[in-house]
Amino acid sequence: MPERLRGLYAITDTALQQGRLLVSTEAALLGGARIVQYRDKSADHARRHDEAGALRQLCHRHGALFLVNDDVALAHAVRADGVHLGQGDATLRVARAQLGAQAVIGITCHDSLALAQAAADGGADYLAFGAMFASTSKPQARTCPLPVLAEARRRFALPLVAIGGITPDNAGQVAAAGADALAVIAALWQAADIHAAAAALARTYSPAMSSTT
Ligand SMILES: Cc1ncc(COP(=O)(O)OP(=O)(O)O)c(N)n1
Ligand SMILES: Cc1ncsc1CCOP(=O)(O)O
Ligand SMILES: [Mg+2]
Repeated sequence: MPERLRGLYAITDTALQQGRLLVSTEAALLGGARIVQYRDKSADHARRHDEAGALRQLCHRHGALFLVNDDVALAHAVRADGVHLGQGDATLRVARAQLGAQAVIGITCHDSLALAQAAADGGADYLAFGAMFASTSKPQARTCPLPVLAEARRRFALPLVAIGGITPDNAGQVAAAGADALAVIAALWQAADIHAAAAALARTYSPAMSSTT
């Protein structure tokens, strides 16, 4: 399993991180986040381009992977490490053609092993399952039972990312079911101490050394 797709996967939230996108993301990186996804649904292309470019630089300074949600063209424009695509976004084939063989392309599989098989067959670099628990960031998301994640672990050699309602309290059971990475929004950006929250989540994978100061 590639080490670069393991551990805490922080997903940005423009509203929750308002005005502090870089500072709060850096706190998560210092706490141990290894992957960052820029997720911004606005139509402000200039701001999105500037923020994504700045986050790429920040992530690379911290040795973390930088991915863009939804937008293949933006990922290409800012030379992101890759893109995360849902079932309603651009296809894996189109993204691969635009971003190249080295790009990391993750695919949302919800709670479906059939979607996961299709993504694996299509050359996805990781498979994302969730929502594992109720999510305030995406309340309408369908729940993925832990046994589905565990079955995916048995079937697929690809990295598995779990998302949705993940907190330091439930992270252990998600990792035990087979997740290689934990994708988190609210439990990071709503925490009183983002660095501490990131360290607590990252500790799920490396209990001995999860954070730098
Ligand atoms: C790591 C990860 N997993 C799942 C998602 C959800 O993607 P999608 O289904 O396209 O929904 P939106 O995030 O675009 O609302 C994700 N972003 N990241
Ligand atoms: C984008 C997305 N897809 C399924 S749940 C979710 C939101 C995850 O955010 P949180 O960690 O706050 O539940
Ligand atoms: Mg999407």
